[in-house]
Amino acid sequence: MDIVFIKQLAVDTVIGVYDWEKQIKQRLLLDLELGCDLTRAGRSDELRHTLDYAVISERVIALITAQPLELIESVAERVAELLLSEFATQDVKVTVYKPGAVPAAQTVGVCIRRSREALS
Ligand SMILES: Nc1nc2c(c(=O)[nH]1)N=C([C@H](O)[C@@H](O)CO)CN2
Repeated sequence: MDIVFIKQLAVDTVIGVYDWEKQIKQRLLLDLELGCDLTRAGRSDELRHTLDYAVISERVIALITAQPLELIESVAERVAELLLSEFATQDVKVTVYKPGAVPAAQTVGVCIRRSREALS
C-alpha cells in the first residue's frame, strides 16, 4: 500500500479535560498517513489522480478548530472518520501529540488506525 502523509500538522485549538484548559488554545501536532494506490498519479503526473495533502490539511484544521473537545482520543477518531468519508483512502493512521501536557515528557499522544473495510 502506498501512502500520502502529513507530518507534524500544527493545530491551535481548545482541547482538554480541565476547566482551565477550556479557556485557552493549546497546540496539537498531528501525523497523518492515508493508504492509497499512487501508481496512476506517478505515471500521469496529475494532481487529480492523487490525494491532495494541502486540501487534506485544510479540512483537518477546520474540523478540529470547529468545536472544543476534551480528549485527544476524540480528535483522532473524528479526524479518521473525516479522512475515510471524504477522501479516497483505504485506511488511515492518525497520531495526535499534545506537547507540553506532561512537563516531564517530551510529548504525549495517541495513535489510531482505522480502515474503510471496518466501516462497512
Ligand atoms: N489518554 C489521555 N489522557 C489524558 C488526556 C487525554 O486527552 N487523553 N487529557 C488530559 C488533560 O486534558 C491534560 O492534557 C491536561 O494537562 C489528561 N490525560
